[in-house]
Amino acid sequence: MNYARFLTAVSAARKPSAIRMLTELQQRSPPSMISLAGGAPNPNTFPFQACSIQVKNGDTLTFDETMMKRALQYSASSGIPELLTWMKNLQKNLHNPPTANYSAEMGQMDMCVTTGSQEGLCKVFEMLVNPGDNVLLDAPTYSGTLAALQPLGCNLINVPSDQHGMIPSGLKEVLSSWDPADVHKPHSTVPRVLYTIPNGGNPTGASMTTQRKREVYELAREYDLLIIEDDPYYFLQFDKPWAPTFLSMDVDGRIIRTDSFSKILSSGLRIGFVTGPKPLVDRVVLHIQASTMHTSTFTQLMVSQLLHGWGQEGFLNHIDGVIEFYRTQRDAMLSSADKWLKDVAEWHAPAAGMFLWIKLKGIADTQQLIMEKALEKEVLLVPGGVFMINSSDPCPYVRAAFSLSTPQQIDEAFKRLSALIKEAL
Ligand SMILES: Cc1ncc(COP(=O)(O)O)c(CNc2cc3ccccc3n(O)c2=O)c1O
Repeated sequence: MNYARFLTAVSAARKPSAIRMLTELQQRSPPSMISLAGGAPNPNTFPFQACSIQVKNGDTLTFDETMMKRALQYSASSGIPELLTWMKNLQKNLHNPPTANYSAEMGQMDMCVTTGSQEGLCKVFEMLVNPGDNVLLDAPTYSGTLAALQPLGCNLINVPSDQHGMIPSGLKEVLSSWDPADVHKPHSTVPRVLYTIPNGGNPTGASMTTQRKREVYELAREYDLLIIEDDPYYFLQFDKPWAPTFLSMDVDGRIIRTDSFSKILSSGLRIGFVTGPKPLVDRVVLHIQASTMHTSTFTQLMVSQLLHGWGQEGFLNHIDGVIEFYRTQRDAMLSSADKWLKDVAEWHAPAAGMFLWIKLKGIADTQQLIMEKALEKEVLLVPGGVFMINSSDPCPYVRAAFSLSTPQQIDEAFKRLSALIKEAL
């Protein structure tokens, strides 16, 4: 793969920070090294002594004085080694990426820690997307992605999708506007980037079938596209076996995957990961060096201690408990939807994630209904327009999350929504 063709001028211009390189050199050096280099503060001046964190399974995570000093100090921009190593082993175990054994220039699988997958997405978009670029995605899509992409001045092209995700024939139709032979010509307008949420899509709850992924991947090969696989709901797939990921089929090194611990360990700790070809992950790390420097060392160490205590088996056992919680929540929402909404709305049962995408019958656009009438009735949902490429386009959908409310609250909310819709009709 020629990765240079995908980089914006800004990303291509990024150079390693000399000071950050020294910090990382120092951290790899033996204790006999005396460094007068780093402008790091002396941890003996920090007011924090130690801490211990109770884990629900009875374990305790302990930061003694030495560990606390490390936790409160600067660390490597790509992420602390022990967390990165743990995640790389998990990715290899779950996805067996063909790129795991490639050379760096061939696109060897690499990773970095980001402050939530939101930071990863934002930095990946800023690495790849120039003003005027044609970018492919299946709308409706995550509003945070639109917020990161649209200010870049790109042209978002919608690829048709349904409850089973992006439709390959729709992608082929969109791409037929260009000749694959033009892909590598200077000033080519052929899209270079395709973004999708393959499991438990936000807002639609849609999950891509394996066959569709294979067909989309083959089209990406034909037109030399990078695929951004934004997959924070991968671990919230209710049924096994979990769907093979784009990363697992990436023979070319054209997948950039963002993972998140938000839906399974904590959203407030802000831990995400970018997995992709080393030449591209390196660019994201250079951007981290110049922006946040790194994700909180304390947070990374806390999560790393938890994961090393659990091991992959313990981690996946925890995930099984999370899945059962959201399955119960989903089933409660589907039951209440059947009870209150079946005459006035339609929906598909999600196989993953935490969202139900509800089409209100006879209502062209839900914006006003939700933002005014629903608030009066004291029920809050998200009007579908916020997930569309053009948010002013009328949208008859609303997004309902089944993550936080109790089944009883969900039932009452849908009872209120039902009354609201009937009044509006
Ligand atoms: C597809 C997709 N990709 C990336 C992210 C970012 O997750 P991160 O790893 O935590 O950074 C998300 C998070 N989605 C949401 C977040 C959120 C936060 C506060 C309040 C509301 C929120 N609503 O509604 C959301 O959908 C997502 O759905």
